[in-house]
Parts: sequence; C-alpha cells; structure tokens
Amino acid sequence: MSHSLITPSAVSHTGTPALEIRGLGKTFPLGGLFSRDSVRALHGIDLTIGKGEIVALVGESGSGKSTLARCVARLEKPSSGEILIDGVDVLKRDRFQASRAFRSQLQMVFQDPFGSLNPAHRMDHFLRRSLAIHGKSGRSERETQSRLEELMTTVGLQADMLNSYPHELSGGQRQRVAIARALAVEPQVILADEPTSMLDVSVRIGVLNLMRKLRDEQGISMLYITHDLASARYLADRTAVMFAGELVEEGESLDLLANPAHPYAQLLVSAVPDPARAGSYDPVRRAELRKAVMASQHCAFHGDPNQVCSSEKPVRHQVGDPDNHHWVRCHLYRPWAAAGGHALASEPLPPSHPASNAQEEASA
Ligand SMILES: Nc1ncnc2c1ncn2[C@@H]1O[C@H](COP(=O)(O)OP(=O)(O)OP(=O)(O)O)[C@@H](O)[C@H]1O
Repeated sequence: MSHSLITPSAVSHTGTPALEIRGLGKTFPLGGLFSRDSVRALHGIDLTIGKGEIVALVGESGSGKSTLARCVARLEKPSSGEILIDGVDVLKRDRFQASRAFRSQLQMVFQDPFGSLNPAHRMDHFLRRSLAIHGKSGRSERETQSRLEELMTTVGLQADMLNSYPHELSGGQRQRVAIARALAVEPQVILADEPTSMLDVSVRIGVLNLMRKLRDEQGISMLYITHDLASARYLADRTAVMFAGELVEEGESLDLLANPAHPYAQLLVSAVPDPARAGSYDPVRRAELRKAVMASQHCAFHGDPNQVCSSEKPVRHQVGDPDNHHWVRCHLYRPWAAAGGHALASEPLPPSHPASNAQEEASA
C-alpha cells in the first residue's frame, strides 16, 4: 500500500472546471466595533466541480457549509481566496458585487422555497422576471410564453400552474418553481443549499431526481449542500466533508461513504440508518461533537493537546486507489491500515482520544 501525500492540484478533472474554489477563507468579526474577537467560519477551502458534475458538501450544523455557499454566491464577501467560474476569477472580475454576468452563470436554490417567493405574485411573474433580468433579450411574447411553459415542463409541473399563487402549490411544487426560476437564466452552476430538507420525505426523491436530470440532460454542475448523507450518496458524483470550517475528506460519493477515512466522516456515516450497523449510533457522542464543532477553532478530535493534531495542520493523504481521487486530511490516518475497510480501523487510537469511540463503532 503506497503512502502518498497529494496536493489539491493532484485531484485532476478534465477540461476547465465549472467552478473552482481556491484557498477560500471567511472570518466573521464578533462583538462591537472595537472588539478583536472573531470566528473563523472557513479556512483554506479548495474545491473543484467539473462540468456536468454534482458535488455534495456534507457536515454538521455550524461546520461552515452555508457560509461557503453564501461566499460562492457572492452574498457574503470572502476574507481570502479565489472563486473561478469557467476559469475566470469572479472576485477579481466583479470586485465589489456580483454582476449580472455572474448571476447568469451561477444561481442559488435555497432551503425554504416559500421564503423566496412573494405570496402576492403568480408563478408566471417569478419566471418572467428571471427571464427578463437574465434571459436573452428580444424574445417575442409568444416565445416568452413558450419558454415559460418549457421551463415548467422541464421541472415536472403543468404549464397551467403558471397562474398559481405560491400558497396554492405544495412544498415540492414550490421548490420545483424555484429550480425553474434558476434555470431561466441558463446557469452553468447551481448552488443548492439543503433544497429538500423542508420537504416531505415522499417528495424529496422527486426533487433529487429532477436535479439529476438537469445534470444528465443539460450538463448543469451543482454544489449540493446537505447534512443528509443518504441523499449525497444517491445524487452526488463526489462528496466533500466539511468539519469546523475546513474540508477534511473528499472522494467519489460511493467510495467515501462506504470507506470514510476521517474520524469525523466515520461518525457522520455511523449516524445513517443502516440495519447492518444497528446500534452504532451514539446520540450523546454526536451531541458532544456538535457542541465541539460550534465552539472550537481546532479539530475537535485533537484530544490530547500534546498531540501533533493541535499544533500542525495535516496534509492530504490519498485513500486507496489513486484513480478514485479520494483523499483525507488527518494526522491519525494510517494508509497502510486502510485496505479492506476503515482507514483507521486496525490502528488503535489512544483511549483518551475523542475519536476512539467512533473508531470502535466503525470497525464493529
Ligand atoms: N454572520 C455571521 N456572524 C458571525 N458568525 C457567523 C455568521 N454566519 C455564520 N457564522 C458562524 O460561522 C460558523 C459556520 O456557520 P454556517 O452557518 O456556515 O454553518 P452550517 O454548516 O451551514 O450550519 P447550518 O447547517 O446550521 O446552516 C458557525 O460557527 C456560525 O456561528
């Protein structure tokens, strides 16, 4: 088993990526004007999304997922780093705010479809507005109407629902309209921040299938933000795990979620209902971790403060076959122990280490 360290650029994708995030950081000042307190919500994020690819970003509440989405969508100003869309650094191109060109390239779909639709307007209004702001100019009324109906059909809704008000639609239908509105501008990238978490379980799958269809048929790239690992496995080509504002593991979804190498990823996976791992979920441990993530600026798994974890940032290690682009950033990773299961499973951690429980559960 080779013990290889990899750099971000070693994770190769063919062609110019749809979205490339390089060294993105975000620090929020806390307290008043003269306070020096701050919270580091993001640190050194490198993430690449190829054309026609869906990448899931998973992590606990407070790990920084929404801050990353808001920075990439230019709703929040990053403290450092670069954001490239189709190879162009949009932070340099549009220095002060997102331009119309940027909004045409990248659209966001939020968690709450109702919150983003004014109840006084019909669906027709929302879609026409997006077409007018970002769409191709010079469309006749007939062409516009035809495009509106096409958008409704694309997202699986009846064209006559263009006359409906938001309250007349179900949550799933409203989320489809939100997606249609994003599609109206013909974006290259959609950032979907927990797009199904407020929907009934029965309609979630329909929205996920719609996102899949848009990738497969229109080549749209997506950053899918979720805390639901099962949906990440179902939808995303690759999954990236965010922990305390940093990406700690990334790989092809099926591989990463079957063989998580970082103790935090192992803990997340252990919480997914799976009859094969009955009894492995420890809610108390998970609640402790959540608290640690919210409070700590360090890796909550560092345990003994004398360990290397608390003093040095870990480098990336390749996990398994180099072709699967699966890496982990953790001092505790033992590549030579990774074959056939959890990377950390056969090399015990010190009993005092907070990750020990997760390791025992994962290898049980
Ligand atoms: N405007 C803000 N001011 C100060 N701190 C912030 C602000 N926005 C986010 N944070 C902090 O940044 C960290 C990351 O928050 P963020 O909302 O990005 O996490 P998240 O993973 O998206 O969580 P959730 O799933 O609950 O939305 C948290 O510690 C949060 O308290």
